[in-house]
Amino acid sequence: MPRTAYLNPSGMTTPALAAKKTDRPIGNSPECVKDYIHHIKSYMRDVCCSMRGGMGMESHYVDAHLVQRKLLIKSGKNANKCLEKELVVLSDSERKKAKLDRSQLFHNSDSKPKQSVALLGKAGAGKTTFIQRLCLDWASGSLRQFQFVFLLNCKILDLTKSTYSLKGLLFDLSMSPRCEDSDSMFKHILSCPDEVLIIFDSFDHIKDFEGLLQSPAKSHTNTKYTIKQLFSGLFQKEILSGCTLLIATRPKDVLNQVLRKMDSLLELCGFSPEDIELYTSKYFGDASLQENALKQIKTDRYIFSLCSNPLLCWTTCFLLEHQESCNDLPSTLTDLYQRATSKHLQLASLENSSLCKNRKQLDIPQLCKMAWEGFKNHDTHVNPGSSTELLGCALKSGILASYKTSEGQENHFADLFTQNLLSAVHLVQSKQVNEKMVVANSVVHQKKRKVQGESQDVLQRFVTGLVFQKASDGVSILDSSVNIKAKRKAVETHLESMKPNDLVPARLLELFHCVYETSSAKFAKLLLKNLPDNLSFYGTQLCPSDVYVICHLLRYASTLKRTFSINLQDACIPISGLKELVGLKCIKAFWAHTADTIGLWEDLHQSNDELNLKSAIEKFTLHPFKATEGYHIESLPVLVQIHREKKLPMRYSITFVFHDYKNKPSGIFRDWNLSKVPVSVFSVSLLGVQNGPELFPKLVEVLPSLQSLQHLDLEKNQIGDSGAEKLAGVLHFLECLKLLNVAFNKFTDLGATKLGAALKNCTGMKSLELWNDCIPYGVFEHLRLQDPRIRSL
Ligand SMILES: Nc1ncnc2c1ncn2[C@@H]1O[C@H](COP(=O)(O)OP(=O)(O)OP(=O)(O)O)[C@@H](O)[C@H]1O
Repeated sequence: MPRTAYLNPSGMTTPALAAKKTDRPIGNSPECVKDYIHHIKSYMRDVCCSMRGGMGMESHYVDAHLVQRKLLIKSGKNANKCLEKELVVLSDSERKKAKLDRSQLFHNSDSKPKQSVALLGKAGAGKTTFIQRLCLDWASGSLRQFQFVFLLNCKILDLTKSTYSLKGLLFDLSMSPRCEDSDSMFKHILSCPDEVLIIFDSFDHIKDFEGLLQSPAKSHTNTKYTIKQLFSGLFQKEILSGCTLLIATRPKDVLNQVLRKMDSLLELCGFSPEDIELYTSKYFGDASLQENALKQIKTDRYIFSLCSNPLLCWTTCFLLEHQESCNDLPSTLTDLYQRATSKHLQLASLENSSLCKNRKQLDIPQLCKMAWEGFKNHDTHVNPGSSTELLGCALKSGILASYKTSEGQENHFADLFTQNLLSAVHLVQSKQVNEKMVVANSVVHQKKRKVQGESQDVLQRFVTGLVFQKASDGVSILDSSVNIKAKRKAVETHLESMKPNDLVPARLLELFHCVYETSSAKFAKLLLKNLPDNLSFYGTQLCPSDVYVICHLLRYASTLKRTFSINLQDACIPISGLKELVGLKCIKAFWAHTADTIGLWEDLHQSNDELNLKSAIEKFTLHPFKATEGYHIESLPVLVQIHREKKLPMRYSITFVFHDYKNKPSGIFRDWNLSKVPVSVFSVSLLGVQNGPELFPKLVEVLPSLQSLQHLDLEKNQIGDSGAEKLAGVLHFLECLKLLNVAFNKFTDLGATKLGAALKNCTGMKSLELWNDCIPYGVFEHLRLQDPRIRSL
């Protein structure tokens, strides 16, 4: 495989391509327009035809899938906080159904036009590659709805200056070849805005998002604006109204105000297990190498889980290609990246000894310092004043990538993982960095604000991994002559003082990762000792390597004789991951998306895994059942149906562990094959000032099947008269209902009277709390006199 240091997505250049960016005469005739389009296309075909490492797009690209995501409409003080929490949670099967491929990117499945599309994905998920592929599609004749495609790389845009016009943005800052008669071409573009696609790649590099949508550019003449104003003008249709915008970005909370207004949110899924195999076989052309590599990757479950991230898959293949075949695969992320980075540097120095002296003589600490300076400023850019020799070697190795900008050449760290590894090396071995600083950037911090999100998580893992690395661990990127004992001790003390009990789910996950990176049984046991009995990963999207790491560490539970319950609600966990976690002996109860739970049972049933099926049924719990989203309610009848029809699992009746109202455990059904036991939901709370109106009708439909329901809490759900009437119509089904609390809703005396009347048929009911401001006091008193079970509060 050819190793090419110069990469070319979104403006990365090879010298040959830079030379091609020539002036061409152009007039305003259709012929000239055609000519220019032809020119852009041929340029794009050249620029976008290869991926990092010199691999051909046509030959090595794996068709990555997208998942269409939707937002819950929320308002209120938390509305801006976290996009992940605002996205409608999809079960594994829903994710499969919501899959789209590239050709459907701008497809309108509903009537809403998709004029603004966001492509979301973590670092290395393949956003830039996907966009390159898209541009190649366009250049090769697809995406015919667009006459023009302009690709902008936010990494290299100068966001501080306010000297740009729309024309300048499209013709000078995008990666399109220069157009000599850009005035005429721009005029043409203004006449057909709906045939223009503008792509902003690496959108998260626009660091300062404050007021992004304020003061949009309003004129497409030569008025000068900042890039942010131009984006805002395009987005808010003040300029070039009708054009289509595509932004590719890592999810970032600060971006939510923009993302929330996009017509379409698409998530790049990364590699499926089949994609990993396909990619590996494409990477290793030779059949025997292919077979060997695949075998190694597939048998190492940690590495296989990492490979669901395309960048990490590429890194793994690169390492396998170059390391001695007898060597084991790396066992941590730190190990993977230090081996890969060392190898890149070593190969570059071998390839070009005049440019790069041998690795030992290269000023690696300087490179690490540059990485750290960049990290601190949320920047991938490398200081142009650095030594040419060092830059040359780092470029040659692929650690840095070169981009052509309007003002010359710029060098950037090629990816987040490499930059963060080098930053971590700087922190760990530089004498200028004290222990406090290392601790601040290692292991999770209880309260500290996470400014850099994903990037900070990766840095923490690397710092922790490097600090605890044993000298005998094989390849080390650290300089063995530097004594890091004091730093290690400081991180150790911090790790020992951690209180996992107090951590929110996302931070708990990070702690698991940091402990994993230490490769130390001592820290693993310490973590397990201090974990709360009820683990919650609620609302944290768990990728395959997250699941692997959690499972790996939970295995230490048996030596400590600990058991846990685990909340996997809204964790978007694939069935395979659910199976692994639920299968652990130390997990005694779990709560996950009901559709996925049923998917898991089906999977176990189909593979005749009766033992695990039995235990997966026993472990399933609804604890306590608080419905905040539609699917919480929608899933209930399915469970009821399974229970009634004994469809799945065939021989067992479902046994749920429910907890009663106000979280007090109300006993566990352990009665197998008791077909007469009704599905035992004891308590339902519909929590939702926002979602109540949407969820309530769904709940009313389900209620008749919840015959064991004892408490129903529908306070503050904006239930009006028609809602109260519907509820009154189903109350007689709920023979066990003791307490209905419908206070603070919106029904008037009409609804209250209907509910009061329905109470006559509910002999088991002890209390109906129905007071609200819309019921005249006289009517309320009258109802209360008629039936003393009616109470104000
Ligand atoms: N669909 C794919 N097929 C083959 N290889 C891929 C694919 N997607 C990504 N890769 C590999 O993964 C590497 C990283 O992908 P890419 O740079 O596109 O990620 P990204 O999401 O843009 O990351 P970042 O957020 O850090 O910019 C690519 O250089 C390529 O080697």
